[in-house]
Amino acid sequence: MKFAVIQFPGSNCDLDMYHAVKDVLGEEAEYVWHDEADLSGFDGVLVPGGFSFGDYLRCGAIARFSNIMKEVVKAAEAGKPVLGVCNGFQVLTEAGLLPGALLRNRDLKFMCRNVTLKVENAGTMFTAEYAEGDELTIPIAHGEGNYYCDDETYSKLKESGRIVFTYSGDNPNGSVGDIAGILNEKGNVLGMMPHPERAVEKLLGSDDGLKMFQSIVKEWRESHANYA
Ligand SMILES: NC(=O)CC[C@H](N)C(=O)O
Repeated sequence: MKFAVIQFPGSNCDLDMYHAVKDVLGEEAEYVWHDEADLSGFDGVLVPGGFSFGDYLRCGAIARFSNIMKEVVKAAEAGKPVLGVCNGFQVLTEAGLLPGALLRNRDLKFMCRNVTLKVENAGTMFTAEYAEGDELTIPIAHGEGNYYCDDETYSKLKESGRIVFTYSGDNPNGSVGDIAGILNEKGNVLGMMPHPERAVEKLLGSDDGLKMFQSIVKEWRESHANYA
């Protein structure tokens, strides 16, 4: 499986993302600069974290106008897996691929530490290798991770199993319904604030994020199997 790792000026989790899929998972990966205009050769798209365009205006608000975003939208429409982590999640909400918005953290501070995530839905292409209710240790590193959506959107997300991860016990940023990660309607675009790519080796303190990448690859292999 071949992944595109999108790079904006100010991205800083792109190398971690690349390392996770290329070195740890052993899949193909390539960096794609935000100005490029073609993702047709890729099977999956990873929008990593960081401070794209210096977080000016709002996190992700400028990045979403980058050339490559038209291609990211196309990839999403084609059903390819698209994963946005942290700033990537912010970019995907700004681009309208996911509902809601990421506001300043409740305590107005940048937070950088491990949190406990609960797997709310293990029936997605991103979480099939987990079990429902699994608790994962995954780091956060953000100033604007306070997920907000209106009541109607929240009910829709909840009823349709699109709340994939919640913060267990301790909600670090004030997110509505303790939301840490959500899915689009079709089920192929996931945005989450915590960083699974920084939790793929025991050496890093946790490898609880690895199953997310393994889930994506397994699902892709199964749907592209050629028994001819
Ligand atoms: N690590 C990140 O992607 C940070 C995202 C964004 N710059 C914020 O502070 O919220």
